[in-house]
Amino acid sequence: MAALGNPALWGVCGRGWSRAKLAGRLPGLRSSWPRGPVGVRPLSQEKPATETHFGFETVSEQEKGGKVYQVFESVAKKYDVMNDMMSLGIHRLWKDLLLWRMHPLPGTQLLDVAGGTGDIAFRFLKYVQAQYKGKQKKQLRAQQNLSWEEIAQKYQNDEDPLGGSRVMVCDINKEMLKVGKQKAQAQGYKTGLAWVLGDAEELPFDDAKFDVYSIAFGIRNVTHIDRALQEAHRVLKPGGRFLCLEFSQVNNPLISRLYDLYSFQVIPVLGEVIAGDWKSYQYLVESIRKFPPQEDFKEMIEDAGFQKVTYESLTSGIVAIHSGFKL
Ligand SMILES: COc1cc(O)cc(C/C=C(\C)CC/C=C(\C)CC/C=C(\C)CC/C=C(\C)CC/C=C(\C)CC/C=C(\C)CC/C=C(\C)CC/C=C(\C)CC/C=C(\C)CCC=C(C)C)c1O
Ligand SMILES: C[S@@+](CC[C@H](N)C(=O)[O-])C[C@H]1O[C@@H](n2cnc3c(N)ncnc32)[C@H](O)[C@@H]1O
Repeated sequence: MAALGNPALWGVCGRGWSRAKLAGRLPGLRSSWPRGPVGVRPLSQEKPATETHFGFETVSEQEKGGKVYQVFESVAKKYDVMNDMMSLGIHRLWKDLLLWRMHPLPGTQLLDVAGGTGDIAFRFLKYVQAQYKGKQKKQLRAQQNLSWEEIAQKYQNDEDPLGGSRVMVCDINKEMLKVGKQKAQAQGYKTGLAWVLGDAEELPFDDAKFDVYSIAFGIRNVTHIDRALQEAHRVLKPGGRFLCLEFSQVNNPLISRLYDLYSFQVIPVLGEVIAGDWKSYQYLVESIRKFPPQEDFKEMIEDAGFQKVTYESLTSGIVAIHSGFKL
């Protein structure tokens, strides 16, 4: 895909994406972006603000994006360490499992939305590289009578160890992307990876561009989940797959009690002690309770046009992986 292959196009790009659109979603830009007279509505005709939730708080839809932005701007630097501490590393297993379910083959073009600090993207690159190496080894083993020079040459000629696979990380938050890019550099991920600032509700990509769309712990934060799902459907190629890892509904009453206790009594305290940020971690646990349970979310995915929608509950339903296809 041209946009993925050409680093010059790896900025904010694509379909109708503009600073003006971003301005509506990012708090800093919203107030400063000038509006022409055409957009001005007389006070008496002000459209009533539609309400939504930000955790357990009721806010207007216009406010929510800015509040979510502030949460991730505030936690970005401590985000990774917080996740390991809060989950005792379990989030890594959930993310690994997402990759096993995705099972990307060499050549896969992945869009990881709300990709934050790159956890899914890095796993994807590791996975496709391992797949490609495995395939190459198999081929070499099948060619019994190659000399060692021929074998060495085959390894050296290997221009693209990803076999053409690419991942595009898209996130609305500059600070999260900044941490992700620093991690990529520190961990030596150079090729096959691009970072784009963009909104899940209005993706800056043309139609039918990607083989797989993933979103991990992201969709819960989006103001209009239905719009994000429609966008996922739009940017996938026919035959493409949607995969979502998200907190869900615990299905065991005893675990549910313990889980609530841990969530409300421990998580915000950890947030305060480690990240100096109680409120963001209170938002995390509250937003989990506001997210639809497995079956309801499955229906929402179907409503967006996906087919063969299934889900798998993990760790007693603390999280679930939903999958659907654009057919
Ligand atoms: C601002 O927004 C965000 C910020 C972020 O940093 C991250 C996210 C998005 C989230 C991720 C990327 C995933 C990683 C983050 C988490 C998993 C944190 C969220 C955690 C919960 C909602 C609670 C559930 C956590 C887990 C199941 C992970 C494992 C944790 C434990 C087993 C807890 C063990 C802890 C202790 C023993 C310490 C002592 C605790 C106490 C004294 C309090 C009482 C403890 C209990 C009653 C035991 C806790 C029991 C459970 C949690 C249920 C266990 C369930 C099973 C074993 C099946 C983001 O949006
Ligand atoms: C909990 S983090 C998940 C990061 C990463 N996917 C992971 O699993 O570690 C949620 C991410 O969603 C992003 N986000 C929130 N609303 C968004 C939106 N409307 N469009 C794109 N990204 C969004 C946040 O900026 C944040 O980076």
